[in-house]
Parts: sequence; C-alpha cells; structure tokens
Amino acid sequence: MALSISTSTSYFNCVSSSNLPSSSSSPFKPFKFPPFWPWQKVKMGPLTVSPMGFGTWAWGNQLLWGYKESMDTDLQQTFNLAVENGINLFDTADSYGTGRLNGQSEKLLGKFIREFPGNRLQDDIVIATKFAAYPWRLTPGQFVKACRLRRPDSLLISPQVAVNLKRLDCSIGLRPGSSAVIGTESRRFDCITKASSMAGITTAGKKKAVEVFDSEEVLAVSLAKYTADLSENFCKERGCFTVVLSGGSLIKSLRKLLEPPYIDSIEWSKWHVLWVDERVVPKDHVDSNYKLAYDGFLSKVPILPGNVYAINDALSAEGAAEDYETCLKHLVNTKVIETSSASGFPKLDLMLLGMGPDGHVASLFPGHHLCNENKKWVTFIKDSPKPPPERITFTFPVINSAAYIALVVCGAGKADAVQKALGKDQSSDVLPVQMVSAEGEFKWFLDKAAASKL
Ligand SMILES: O=C(O)[C@H](O)[C@@H](O)[C@H](O)[C@H](O)COP(=O)(O)O
Repeated sequence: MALSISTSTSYFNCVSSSNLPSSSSSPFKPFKFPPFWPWQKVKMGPLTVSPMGFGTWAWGNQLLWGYKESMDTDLQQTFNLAVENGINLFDTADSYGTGRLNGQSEKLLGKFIREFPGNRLQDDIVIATKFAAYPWRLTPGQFVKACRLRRPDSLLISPQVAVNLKRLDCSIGLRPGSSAVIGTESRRFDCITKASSMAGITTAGKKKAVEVFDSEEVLAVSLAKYTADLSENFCKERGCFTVVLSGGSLIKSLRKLLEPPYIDSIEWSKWHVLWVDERVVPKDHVDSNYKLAYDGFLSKVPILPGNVYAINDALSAEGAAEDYETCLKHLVNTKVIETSSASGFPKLDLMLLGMGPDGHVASLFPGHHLCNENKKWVTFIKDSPKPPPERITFTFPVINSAAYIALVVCGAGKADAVQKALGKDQSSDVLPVQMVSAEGEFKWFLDKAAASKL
C-alpha cells in the first residue's frame, strides 16, 4: 500500500497495492510527514479539525479501484497511520464505495474507527458525510432516514458528525471542512432542515440535550443557573452577552435570575436583550412581548435601557421587520453580535425559546411558508394562528445560528408536541420545533408534565 501526500491538494491519495507499479518505478514520492503537526488543528464552526482531511472515495469502490475485502487490513493500517499523524477529518458519502446509496466507504470508516488500536477516537474524529438527494430521495421521510443512518450511534460512531448538506443534488463531496450550509432551494432547505433535525443531527454536529425536571419551579432554578453561567462565560470572553427572549410563559421561568445569587452576581450592564418575535402592537399593549418582559423581568434588573432592543411599534408589520433587521445588522457591524462562520447569519449568544402546543417556535407556525425563509434575518406574519395576527419573527437561519438555545416547555398541554418532536415514531410532517438546531448547544428544558408522553 503506497501513500503519497500531494501537498498542493492537501489530502491523502491512497491506492491499493494491487494496481501500483513496482516500487522502483513508483510515481509516488516517499512518505513525508504532513506539513502540520497533530496539535495544529483548526476550528470549523464548533469543531476542531486537522487542516488536512482524508478523502475516502476509493474505499469499497470495486468498480474503479478494484476493492476487495482482503484489502481491509491495509486500509485499516492506512487509517491508523493517518490518525497517528494528526489527521482527524475524514470525508465520505453514502455513494462512496460501490453498492446502492449506502456505500461501503461509510461502513469501512466506522469499522476502522472502532478497531483503531490507539486510545478511543470517539471524541476526536470528525466525519464529513453527504447523501444524494434527487432523484433518489424526494420526501422528508426519505431525508430523515438518510440522516438517521448517519447518526453517531448508528452507522458511524463519531459523536461529532459534520453533515455536509450543501451539494444535495448529487453526492459529489465538498472538500472536507466546508461548513454545513443548508440546501440551495427553499424546498430542499425545507426537507433537509427538517430531516437533519428530526434525525437528531444538527448541521453543527452537536446532538440535542434534553433535561426533564420534576416541576416548573425546579426547572426555573436550573434555567437561572444555565443562563448565569453562560452570561459569565460570554462576558469574560466577549465583554458582552446577547440574550434573545420569547414571549409567553418563558418570562415567568426567568424569575430565579431576580433572586440572589444571580441578581447580584450577573454583569447586567453587559447584557443586550432582543426578541425572537414580537407582536405588532404598541409597546404598552397587553399583547406586547416587550411589555411582558419589562413588567416581569427587565424592570427588575439593571440592564442598560440602550441595550434593550424593542421593535419600532409605529411601523407596519413589514416595516417593523425591516427595521429590526437593520437594528440587528447595526449590532453585527458594531461587534455586539457575532457572525456565524458556518452560516454567515448573526450568531446570538443565548436564545431563550418557548414552544406552542402546536409545536411552533417564535412566530414560525406549522406548515407556514415562513418556516422555509432562508435569506431574511427577520420577517413578518399577518395571519398568525396564535393571536394577535400581526407579528415579526426571526427566521430559522438566525435561530439556528445561535451559540446556545434553551427551549423551555412546561405543562401537559405541550406533551403531544414534545412527543412528536422527541419521540421515536416520527412522522414525516415536521413541526417547526423540530427544525430548531444550534451551532453550539441546544437544550430542552422540560417539566414532567410536558414530557409525560415521552
Ligand atoms: O410571541 C409569542 O407568542 C411567543 O414568542 C411564542 O412563540 C411562545 O414562545 C409560544 O407560543 C409558547 O408560549 P407559552 O409558553 O406561553 O405557551
């Protein structure tokens, strides 16, 4: 088995000994150490990867590379050599290696990871895989199945699976390291966002965390600590902390932040507060999320008034959405809000979401075309099934670019939607809550009543 590293294309070429010319006339340069060292990893979104990836297109490919099972020992040694020399990024696909669209390459990669003689690789290996869409997969259910097959606990065993969703019209792989950018058409965006989140894989490769609390009271205590800890980290790391609020019962669940130790320990002056959605009503109207948050939370903490970004309630729904997007862009330009290197959308630090009994989040409702909006940062709705009808709302690309998302769901009235979102038997029509993912951590905070049907 000969290995050559072509530094110009910066990835391994691995060919089987059976079709190599004799070593004296070998066209391959003698093996050299890679131009980087194991510790020289690079950040890819929340993942840390070697600057050089390893392409596995040939693995299992009988047609073009004459693969035979007898080669597995050599391939395992090749894999081991790559890992021992600092490679931790492997590119594969469902069509790599012959066979129907469940190619041999992914299976071999999973096998080699399991059988690597060194210490456990599970926490370090990053696998970029992809799967063919048209004309093989047309329904969300087929996408869900394809994503499920690529969950860390099934075919491959890496807890970090960066699923390349970009080239879905065919599985020509992108070079490893390209970020997961959702598909190019709203329909495809719709299918893929739904499918990857339903399969428990977020494009950032982190799985969802779900915690069930005995009561809403206990949940509120945990939510306060979670929020305060993130506030401390971001204030230390960035000098500010951007928090996005929802309406509804979420505000009540933040009440423990108003008590010691947090009321005194949190650096409130570094907080910047926005809303994931807002009703298009005057700020003093009973339906206003601003009024709800002000009366129940903001008026009780020393957050600087200039750091609280309410909508312009003098504008129409469309005008208020455009105006709020302009406000977001200003906060990005002034570095208050970061930009996601994976998606290019604004990356809020903590998004505190609620969920309706129908599985809506923000003002993104089941079956509504706004769920597929993948260009705007903020949009508007005039026919909200939850009154009042006119609202503005963040879109999913902004929601899903958040560093952290806490989804707070309490009460038996939400149990059906929770079961649909988290239960095993998932049907193909996907709820908006199932389209939520985060670039960092996405955590469900459930009380027992909301989790009663899981
Ligand atoms: O403006 C809104 O209506 C909210 O942002 C909405 O998305 C809310 O979070 C859910 O409807 C859950 O509300 P409850 O927690 O009150 O059920």
